[in-house]
Amino acid sequence: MSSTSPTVTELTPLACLDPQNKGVRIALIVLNQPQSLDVLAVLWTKAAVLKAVTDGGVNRLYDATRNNPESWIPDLITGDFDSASSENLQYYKDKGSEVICTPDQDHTDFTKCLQLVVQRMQERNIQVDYIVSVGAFGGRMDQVMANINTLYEARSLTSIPVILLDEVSMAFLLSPGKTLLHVQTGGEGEWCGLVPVGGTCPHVTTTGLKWNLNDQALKFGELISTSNTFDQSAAGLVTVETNDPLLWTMGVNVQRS
Ligand SMILES: Cc1ncc(C[n+]2csc(CCOP(=O)(O)OP(=O)(O)O)c2C)c(N)n1
Ligand SMILES: O=c1ccn([C@@H]2O[C@H](COP(=O)(O)O)[C@@H](O)[C@H]2O)c(=O)[nH]1
Repeated sequence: MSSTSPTVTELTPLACLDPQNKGVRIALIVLNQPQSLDVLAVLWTKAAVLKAVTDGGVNRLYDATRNNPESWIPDLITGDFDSASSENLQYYKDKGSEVICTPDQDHTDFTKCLQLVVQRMQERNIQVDYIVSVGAFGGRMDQVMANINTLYEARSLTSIPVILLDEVSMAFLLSPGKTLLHVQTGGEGEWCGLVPVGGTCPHVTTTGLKWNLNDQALKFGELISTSNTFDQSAAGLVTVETNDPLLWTMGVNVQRS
């Protein structure tokens, strides 16, 4: 993340999926949903400097990489361990993964894993541009909502943007202020959306979209911006100004190298 001026945050949300990685560094968190080897391969081998897996994510990682699991050993495995198979946990432990039990039942395994990832980065002085969690959509609706809630919780844990990702979609939380998004890595799908999931966003202004907003309110039950798309004349640049945190989401097209 960099800033073009004190008030504009500049981000390339899908820089981490570019097979020609241009120096982007991420911390990766694998969640308990089926994993795409294409997505994992780009993130794991080209961008991830810290790799974490939470609970049943170990089964998903093992399944996705079963032809060559020894090349996919995470740095950190966390969770309350009601989903990870003991064989898979033992496999990664034997190969050197740090395994930490997080039994607290007031936060999800994802939130607790994120806390530990942030802690490890601070302890080891690891700098990353993004924290990317894969397997964040699909599966249980309560878990999808909890994953989005983790984005809100993350605001008090780290200033590093936290991205939810799968093979089809990505989402992250825009902070109050103005954000300049680069959406021309080649990995973006056609659709995008601005979803005021955490509460009404009374003042939203955008550029670079087909359906722009001009100091308008986004509110469930009234207006939310879904099935939006990019203005092709905007050179892959989108700006969003909001006074309140606002969920940005867009399609993903995995590029194979
Ligand atoms: C008000 C309230 N509702 C629900 C819960 C229950 N709860 C919230 S987070 C959490 C842990 C979830 O763990 P995770 O491994 O992420 O999900 P699981 O697959 O076990 O459902 C639990 C049990 C709670 N503590 N408080
Ligand atoms: O349907 C689902 C199930 C899980 N997740 C995410 O994975 C972690 C770990 O899940 P466990 O069930 O504890 O193995 C969970 O905290 C969620 O973030 C999901 O997104 N959808």
